Amino acid sequence: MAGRPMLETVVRAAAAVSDAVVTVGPGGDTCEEPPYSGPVAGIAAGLAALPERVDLVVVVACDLPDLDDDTLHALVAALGRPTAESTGRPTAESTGRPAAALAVDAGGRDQYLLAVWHRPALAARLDALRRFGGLGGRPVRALYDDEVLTRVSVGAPARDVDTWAEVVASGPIALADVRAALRVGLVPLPATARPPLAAIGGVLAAPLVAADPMPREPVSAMDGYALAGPGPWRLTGPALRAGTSAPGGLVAGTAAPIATGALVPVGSDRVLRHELVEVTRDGSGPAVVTALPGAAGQDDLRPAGEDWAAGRELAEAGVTLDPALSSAALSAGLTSVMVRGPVRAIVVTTGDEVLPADTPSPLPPGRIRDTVGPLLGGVLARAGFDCAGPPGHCPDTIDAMDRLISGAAGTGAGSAHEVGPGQPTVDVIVLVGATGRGVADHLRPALERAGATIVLDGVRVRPGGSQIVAALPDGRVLLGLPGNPLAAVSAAATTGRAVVDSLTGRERAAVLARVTALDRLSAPGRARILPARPDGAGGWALSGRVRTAHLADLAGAPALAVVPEGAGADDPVEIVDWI
Ligand SMILES: Nc1nc2c(c(=O)[nH]1)N[C@H]1C(S)=C(S)[C@@H](COP(=O)(O)OP(=O)(O)OC[C@H]3O[C@@H](n4cnc5c(N)ncnc54)[C@H](O)[C@@H]3O)O[C@H]1N2
Ligand code: MOO
Repeated sequence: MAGRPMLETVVRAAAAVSDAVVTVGPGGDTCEEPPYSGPVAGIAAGLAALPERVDLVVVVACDLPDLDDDTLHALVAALGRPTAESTGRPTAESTGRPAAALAVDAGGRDQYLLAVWHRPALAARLDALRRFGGLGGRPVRALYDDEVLTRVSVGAPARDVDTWAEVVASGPIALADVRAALRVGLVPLPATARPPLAAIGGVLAAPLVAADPMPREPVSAMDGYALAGPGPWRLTGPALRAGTSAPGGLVAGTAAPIATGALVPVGSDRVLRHELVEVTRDGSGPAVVTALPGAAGQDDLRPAGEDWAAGRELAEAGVTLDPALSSAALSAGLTSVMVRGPVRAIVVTTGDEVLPADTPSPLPPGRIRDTVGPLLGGVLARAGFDCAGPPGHCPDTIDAMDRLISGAAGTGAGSAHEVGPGQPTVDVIVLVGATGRGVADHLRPALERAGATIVLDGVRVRPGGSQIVAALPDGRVLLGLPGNPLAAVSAAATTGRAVVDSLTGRERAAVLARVTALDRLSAPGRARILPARPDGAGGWALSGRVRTAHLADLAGAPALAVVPEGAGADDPVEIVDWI
């Protein structure tokens, strides 16, 4: 959340009130014993890991996306105040001094995993629980029963989220969380075995392992002479050509002309290109091949397996099968590879005002040409999609949207600028527009009627904030791009890539760059996507002001820069090619 993992938010807030912060759990600074044995065991492990000098212990869950320093300061301050505010039930052991300050959320509920404890009280409480039933599997509430507490209403910062569905339903998510939301909400495409050339654009579902060594047999790397034993060599025939099998053997002291790619004959232990030898003919005797001085240490024989042995892993799962890797798979003797994808997509525009791009002037009042649909195929291809056909169009009617979402309208499109029936099925429908909540926006209700699962509904980014991703009941995915052309391109290039990654398991390294004075371009509370142009000095120049209703501000900018929300001057930005 807020552009960073929730744990980071919580750790930042904790670090603002103490220099001793311990994260607990598998992968944390310490871990409950045994792992996953519950929050009370986790708190005990965290307490044991804290330095002795610590006398106030902040207990905080990792799933509080809105937690801030002020909330923790308020809890600490409340614990230091006299007992007048204490609302817990005094017990025989208690002296009336509160053991802990406990946060109360906006709904008036105790938030047991947001509290500040006096260390001795917490240690004593854990000891008591340890003696009576143990810590494992205990509800965290057990810590607080019978303690004198100071309750502090902290409101929104106590909100916790347990599932991505809760995160998504609670409002626009941070751009940095889009990948996680998609990973959780989208089911990867099935892996299929395909011939290497037909699989280009797919993502390896299993490592690519060579069936054959490269080269498969010893061959010549150059046009020249196959040689046997030490020279000079008596020239014998016939010439060895590529593509012929089982050449006869060469005996020591002889040479045979050989072409690039031809099998090296048995008995030959070296090949020299013709530039490195001299061929002399002495009267009527056989020609003699002599190595020139430059041939010392040279050998143009490619032994079998010189480049790789059979069984060598040429690429890991998650790598995109690009044309080069497809070719390498063929070199390695593979007749099929296991891939997910390519992810087939179709673009469908919406909006009754939108006419085909080639509509002649004059346009009727209020109508505009489609200035983005026909371009999105290229943007989506850059993002990793295989885009089928020209864009279709879905009229602004409830019925048309229902038919599109249910699959009744097909998902392909013809030049008629309408989604036609009987079109090939696709994996993803990329819809342009209708993501808002206006009078003509029928997408959300249609998704609801169809029983689609909303995977992402709004992202804290500008442009493109209203984007939607939904998993349709028939297995297709809907990627809803905001209608403003620049917003549509931005979301297609960024979220589009993330959709391909989630559906295919694609692993990609982000291209990161540093940009001068980034803090002047960043905004609090939401990420920005800005046109980026090469600055001629190896860096990128970003345009800070963009209008979203057209693509004019993107002209000459081959990339988009993703500026994280509240980015500092030196934070890296991700550079995404959009074209
Ligand atoms: N009350 C609010 N209204 C709007 C908000 C908001 O936050 N609150 N956000 C605005 C932004 S930003 C965008 S982006 C849009 C997203 O809404 P939709 O996805 O429903 O987009 P539409 O309303 O369908 O279209 C928006 C705009 O883009 C033009 N458009 C649509 N398709 C095309 C196309 N293929 N070629 C050219 N232009 C297109 C359309 O005519 C509209 O002018 O919502 C805002 N409203
Ligand atoms: O999605 Mo709109 O900007 O963000 O034009």
